[in-house]
Amino acid sequence: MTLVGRRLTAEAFRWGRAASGAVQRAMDPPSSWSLRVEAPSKRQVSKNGMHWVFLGCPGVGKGTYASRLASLLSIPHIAMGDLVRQELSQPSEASKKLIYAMSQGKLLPDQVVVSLLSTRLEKGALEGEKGFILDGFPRNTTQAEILEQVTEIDLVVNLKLREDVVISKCLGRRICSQCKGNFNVANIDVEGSDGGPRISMPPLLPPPSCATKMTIRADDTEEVVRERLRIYAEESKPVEDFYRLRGNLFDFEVAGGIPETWPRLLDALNLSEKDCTHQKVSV
Ligand SMILES: Nc1ncnc2c1ncn2[C@@H]1O[C@H](COP(=O)(O)OP(=O)(O)O)[C@@H](O)[C@H]1O
Repeated sequence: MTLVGRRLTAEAFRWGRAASGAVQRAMDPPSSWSLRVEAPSKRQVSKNGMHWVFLGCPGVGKGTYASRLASLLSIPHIAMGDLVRQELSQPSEASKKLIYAMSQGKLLPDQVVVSLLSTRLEKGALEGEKGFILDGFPRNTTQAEILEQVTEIDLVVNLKLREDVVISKCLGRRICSQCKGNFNVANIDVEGSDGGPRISMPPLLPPPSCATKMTIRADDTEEVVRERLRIYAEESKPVEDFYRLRGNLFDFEVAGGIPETWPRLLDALNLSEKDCTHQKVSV
């Protein structure tokens, strides 16, 4: 079935219906909503597993850190961009418009992404999956309201990085057409701004077996990256406030490459690679 022709699954339909009510409730927040951001260690994890969301602009490293954390915590990493690319990998007459929108850096319609995510979650539920780390969803407040109707989000990790560095990272991104591994040829080494420390991110080069199979995403050209950043600022930034208002937004500055950032992130989340258990992570 083509994407456009796809009937919304029952779940997605329920989400969509719930969303309209959520908009109303969002205008009238309950008094228990907290404006205070608590340390992650004080949080509760629902008995159905951890439900975490990664926010951050394109190229900030959501996929890299979300997938590492997911394997550390033995929970699925669900990347909305991957679901979309997979769905659109066999172009049809009906999906042409979506492929074009994506190549221009535009967001796809909420109905489309909700349907894809819903199908993915249903499949996971049937296979006994518990919890997730979501990356690339929600990207606007309507999507955040829909997600809120489906499950409680325990923690929202908001990755931040200077825009000039983000652009260099996006332009240096390479993907192996065979193993789908992500690499980066950008060699970033810039002075810190506002007296901050220097930012160094050495390239993440592919192994020889992938080196001849490197591809560049159609939306990683400078023009499209700038458009994606503009859309992020306009549509996705408000999602930060959505979660900040609910008290579960955790800001984290990415100021270096993976070798420095990964241990800092684990430390900030009270996680340890050695003895990582669900009990230890009381987020
Ligand atoms: N939640 C979403 N809502 C609408 N469109 C989305 C969503 N997630 C992904 N997409 C589409 O897929 C594209 C690629 O997403 P992704 O791989 O997450 O890229 P990035 O975070 O680097 O911009 C987006 O530019 C957009 O067209």
